[in-house]
Amino acid sequence: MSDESRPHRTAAVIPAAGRGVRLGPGAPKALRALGGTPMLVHAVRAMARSRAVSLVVVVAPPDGAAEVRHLLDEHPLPERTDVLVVPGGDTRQESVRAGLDALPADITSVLIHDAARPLVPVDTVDSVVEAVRDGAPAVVPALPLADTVKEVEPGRPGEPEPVLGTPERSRLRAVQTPQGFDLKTLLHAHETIAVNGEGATDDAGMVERTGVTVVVVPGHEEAFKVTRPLDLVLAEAVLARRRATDAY
Ligand SMILES: Nc1ccn([C@@H]2O[C@H](COP(=O)(O)OP(=O)(O)OP(=O)(O)O)[C@@H](O)[C@H]2O)c(=O)n1
Ligand SMILES: C[C@](O)(CO)[C@H](O)COP(=O)(O)O
Repeated sequence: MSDESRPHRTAAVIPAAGRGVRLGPGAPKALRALGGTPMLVHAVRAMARSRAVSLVVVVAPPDGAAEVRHLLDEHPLPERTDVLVVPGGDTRQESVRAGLDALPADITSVLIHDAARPLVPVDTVDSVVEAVRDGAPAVVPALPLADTVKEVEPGRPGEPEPVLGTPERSRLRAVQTPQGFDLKTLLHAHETIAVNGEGATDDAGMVERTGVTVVVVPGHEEAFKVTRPLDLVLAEAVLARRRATDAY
């Protein structure tokens, strides 16, 4: 069968192996409660809500795969969704690679979604999948910025930093997940782009470096990443509002 005539099958990989240092002391971030349910469970459900996603690969903390498997077994998903759990690595890039390596051979496209973005609406997920299935090799949801951005010469913490310039804000976007890819395109990027130190924090950025054009579709303000303590306060408020207004 030629690549064009292969039926589409989309999987979601959820890197969830981070520690959540910026959120403060406690359990690994993906396992912390949001509305009484681990953040990771919300993220898995957010992917499973899309009828296009038939497989979710969760990348657990390196020594936490059994605990995560147990947790997910306690929180059932739609019958059409299979869930695999694999151990992750020291960087997000390594964790994503571990998830990609676990995908079966019939997967044609993949979503990479941060466990730390538990509240992404299904319409955002579906618009990323649709753009990939329409032929875009790499798709990111993103939003215009609310703040003006300055480029600075980084100094020592606490010291004033000289401003180098002010990028034209109308051309800037804040990128979210899930990011969607033709699977071969993303695998090629992970195989060819070496990133030192902390590794790449953004898969689309790796694909850009292979010369492939990445396109943006509209993101959603509720797809924000839970990074710092205030984000968790906001996530609790969004979830409480959803639970009060619909059958969430
Ligand atoms: N070694 C790592 C590091 C990060 N991630 C995942 O990548 C996503 C985005 O990362 P981020 O929100 O920055 O999470 P942390 O790395 O946990 O945060 P921090 O930098 O504050 O420790 C998260 O779902 C996180 O679990 C991962 O799977 N493996
Ligand atoms: C992929 C990402 O969520 C897009 O905004 C982001 O790049 C993750 O970066 P982090 O440094 O791991 O927060």
